[in-house]
Amino acid sequence: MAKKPSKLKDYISLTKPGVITLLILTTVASMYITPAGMPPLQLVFWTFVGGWLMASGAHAVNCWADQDIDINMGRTSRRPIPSGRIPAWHALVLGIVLGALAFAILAAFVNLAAALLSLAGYFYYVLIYTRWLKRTTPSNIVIGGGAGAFPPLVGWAAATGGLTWASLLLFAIIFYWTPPHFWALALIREKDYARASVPMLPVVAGSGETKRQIVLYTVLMLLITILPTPLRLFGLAYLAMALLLGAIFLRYALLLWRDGTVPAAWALYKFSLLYLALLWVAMVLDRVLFA
Ligand code: HEM
Ligand SMILES: CC(C)=CCC/C(C)=C/CC/C(C)=C/COP(=O)(O)OP(=O)(O)O
Repeated sequence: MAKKPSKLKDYISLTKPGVITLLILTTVASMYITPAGMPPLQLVFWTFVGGWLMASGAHAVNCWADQDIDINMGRTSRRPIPSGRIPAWHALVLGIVLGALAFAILAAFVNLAAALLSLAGYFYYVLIYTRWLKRTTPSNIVIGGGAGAFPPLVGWAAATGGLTWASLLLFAIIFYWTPPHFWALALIREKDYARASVPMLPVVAGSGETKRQIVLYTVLMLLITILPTPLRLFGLAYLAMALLLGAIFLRYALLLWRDGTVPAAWALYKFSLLYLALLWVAMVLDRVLFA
């Protein structure tokens, strides 16, 4: 029999720390590529803490709001709430407290713009994606994916006090990245979503259409990742990395479209995570080494 996780581990798992690691990487890395130059370490520290807590709070509320869905899916049924180890209202209270604490930290030690943008990401995820779109439309991921695109805006605003067209380009990259990232996993977990009556694209439109749309969004994402260089945000080193990473991403998407196997979907899902991390690393390297 599997060992029961400790209470602390259970509470931490409500906040989905794996996902937050990548959200925070895009937040902090975005602080290093603004016209303001190198951010002070103290500012990076507080943005990291505030951003981490805000995303933790959002995920905890998501675990409370999705308890009826999570209990019906194999992937999520062993989480602390569906398995009865933590009362659902604990997740709600934890999520609200963490969100409020994060807002206070960002407003006090970073700036109001970063605090408000982070709070907007929290509400976008909790209300627009989780409570509304996830349960009602197969476009849930496309529109709801906007939530996950807020972290670079938070980082940019933390470093500069506001937003520019360049920060919106960073938003757009994650916006177009999200559908291939998630639909690869949704293809593998299609039966789970059907059982829980969640209208994910593979359930509603079938796997063929989902694979076609994965390729479409991958191409759009690749095109958008090229734009920063002609728009003089980054140089040729970034462009070379963006093209290389984008070509690998597209190859995985095309292989999935052609073969349609579960291993092909896993490969795309896993590479999507590495891709986003490396793309933001490429942005920072381009700025720091080649500016
Ligand atoms: C609405 C948009 C998104 C949806 C619906 C989504 C959905 C998912 C799902 C269902 C998983 C599997 C989690 C699990 O097995 O417990 C996952 C994993 C992951 N996602 Fe996303 N995702 C989205 C956006 C993002 C964004 C914007 C990021 C980061 C920038 C991200 C980073 C990750 C990471 C790092 C994992 C692996 C987590 C782990 O293995 O611990 N996701 N995503
Ligand atoms: C600035 C800021 C705080 C932004 C918030 C961004 C945020 C929390 C994005 C999370 C995206 C995500 C992992 C969605 C999965 O939800 P799901 O309910 O489909 O996944 P599940 O089935 O694994 O629960």
